[in-house]
Amino acid sequence: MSAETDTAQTETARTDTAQTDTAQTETAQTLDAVADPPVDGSELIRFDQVTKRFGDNTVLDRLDFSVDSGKHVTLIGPSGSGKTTILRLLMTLATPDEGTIKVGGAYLTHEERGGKLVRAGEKHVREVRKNIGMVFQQFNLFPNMKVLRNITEAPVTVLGLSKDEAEERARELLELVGLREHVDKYPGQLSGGQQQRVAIARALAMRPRVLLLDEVTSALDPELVVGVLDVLRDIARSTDITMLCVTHEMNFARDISDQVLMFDSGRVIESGPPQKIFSDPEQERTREFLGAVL
Ligand SMILES: Nc1ncnc2c1ncn2[C@@H]1O[C@H](COP(=O)(O)OP(=O)(O)OP(=O)(O)O)[C@@H](O)[C@H]1O
Repeated sequence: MSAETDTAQTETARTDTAQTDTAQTETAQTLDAVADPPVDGSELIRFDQVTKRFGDNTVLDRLDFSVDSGKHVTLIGPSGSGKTTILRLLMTLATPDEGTIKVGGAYLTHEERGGKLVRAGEKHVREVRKNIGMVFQQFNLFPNMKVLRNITEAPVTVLGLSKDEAEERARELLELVGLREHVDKYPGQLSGGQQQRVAIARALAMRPRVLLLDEVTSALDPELVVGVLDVLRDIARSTDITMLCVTHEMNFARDISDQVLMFDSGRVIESGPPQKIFSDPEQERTREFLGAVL
């Protein structure tokens, strides 16, 4: 666990990633400029018979699910049902005990060598993971770096962008998240909501094909939640980026999701469009869960 936690912190700091009501068209343009265009409708993420255990706790149990390119998918389910674990597996902050995960058609956990599927090496993992950005509950910004550098660091060191290119992209993204005037501040000089918007910009600066959002407003004071959710709503509405989202904000989930997956006991027990899941779920377990949170 500690190894995973350590990796998590380093990776979080390195790879985190996307805004306010500055014009929507600007959002679309900026993201067109920073994200690879998705191949419409193609499968971007696939979990195939994925099992994850922590000791004798089987958190994910032969889990199958997929997410198509450009879709916004929200994971819901009781506490401990494995939602965050799924995002952590995608970030390779944890590895599955069994099963395979594919991103953009390439195995994340494995690679093919000599016609055989073997555990992926670090270089392969790094390449596949470039497709993925994640925003965490705790913003995980580098406290000793100014906002601009927080955003440019990974594009320069991981993607090999020049400092000028990275800064141009960072400024566009800061405009997108409504923080242009805070470029020279340190994270500690910003509110939690502003820090989280920097973290969103930082994730997008890596041009991910998929943005993972893990309860990104849970650590915020209530009055700061709206600004962050508005930024994300705008990104969801006006761009083609794929989103996989864990949230307790059910109205937000209803607004942005194409599909909602309900988890229980390590499996998807029900899935469908938000209108169906939130108003007329088929499973008793889903009804109970929604009854408690809505
Ligand atoms: N590194 C770890 N070591 C041991 N157990 C872990 C670890 N990470 C997660 N777990 C356990 O795995 C289970 C699933 O955790 P996870 O955080 O994925 O659930 P969740 O559905 O996201 O819950 P919540 O809604 O409360 O955030 C929990 O029982 C948790 O205690």
